[in-house]
Amino acid sequence: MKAPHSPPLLDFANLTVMRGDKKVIDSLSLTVDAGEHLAILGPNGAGKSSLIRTITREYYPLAEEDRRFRILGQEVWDVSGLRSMLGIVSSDLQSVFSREITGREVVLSGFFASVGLYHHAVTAAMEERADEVLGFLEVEHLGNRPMTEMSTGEARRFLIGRALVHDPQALVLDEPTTGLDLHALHHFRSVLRKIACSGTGVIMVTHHLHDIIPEIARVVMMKDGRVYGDGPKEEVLTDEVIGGLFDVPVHIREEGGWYYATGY
Ligand SMILES: Nc1ncnc2c1ncn2[C@@H]1O[C@H](COP(=O)(O)OP(=O)(O)OP(=O)(O)O)[C@@H](O)[C@H]1O
Repeated sequence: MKAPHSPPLLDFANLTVMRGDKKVIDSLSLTVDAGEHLAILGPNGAGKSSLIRTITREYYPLAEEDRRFRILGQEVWDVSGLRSMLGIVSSDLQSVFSREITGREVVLSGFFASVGLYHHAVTAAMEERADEVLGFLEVEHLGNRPMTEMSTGEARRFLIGRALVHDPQALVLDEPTTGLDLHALHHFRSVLRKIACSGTGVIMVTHHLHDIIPEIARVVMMKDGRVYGDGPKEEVLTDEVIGGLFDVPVHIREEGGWYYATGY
C-alpha cells in the first residue's frame, strides 16, 4: 500500500515520443499513485504499447523543457532498478518465451531479466521466492513443464510470475487476455484480482471493457497518442465517451461491477 506522502508511482507530464516522423505519444500527462489500479483503454494504434515501451526505456521521450518523466519520484531509473519497481508483462513476451524452458525457469529468469537460465547463479532465496510465487499463482503442478507444452493461459501465468518475483510496486500488463478462452479468462481474472487485493498495483492496457476487473476503479483512455479521458470508471465508461473513443456507436452495460460493450 502507499506510504503516507510517498511520491506517485508514475508522474509524467508533456511526454512526447517520436517513431520516425510520427508522434506515437503526444504531450501526454499522467499521474498514477503507488498501489492504484487502473486500465489504459484505447483503440488500435492509440499509443498504448508505445507508452509501455517508454516506461521500460525501449522508447525515449523527447527532452523537452517542460517534460516530467518520473517513476517513484526519480527522473532517471536504470533498467535494473526499474524492474524491482514495475513488473512488466509485455504483449511480445509470450513469443519470446515459446521455447524449451520450464515454467519454473521462466519465473526464476525474472531475477536476471533473461530468457531462461544459463550460467546464472540462482540462490536458495531466489528458489524460495519462485516457489512462493508459483504457489500464489496456483501453478506449482506445472512448474516443470516446458513452455512449449503449455496452453496460452498456462504460459501467461508463468510470465506474470516472472514479473512478480521482485515483489514490484505494480504489475503492468499489455493486452493480457489476448488468445485466452473462457476458462483461461476466468482463471486469469481471479489471479489478477488476487494480485490487486494483495496490495500490488495493477496497470492494464486493453481494448476490452470486460478486462476491467472490479478492483480497477480508474480508466485512462488513449487516442492518437494523447489522453482522451481519465476518471472513475462509473463516469467514463458511458455510451458517449466509449463511442467517441472507438468511433463507433456502442451501448455500455454494467453488471455486478463488470462492464460490457454491446451493439457495435
Ligand atoms: N517505428 C514506428 N514508426 C512509425 N510509426 C510507428 C512506429 N511504431 C509504432 N508506430 C505507430 O504508432 C502508433 C501507436 O502504436 P502502438 O502500438 O503504441 O498503439 P497501441 O495503442 O498499442 O495499438 P494496439 O492496440 O493495436 O496494440 C500506431 O499508429 C503505429 O502505427
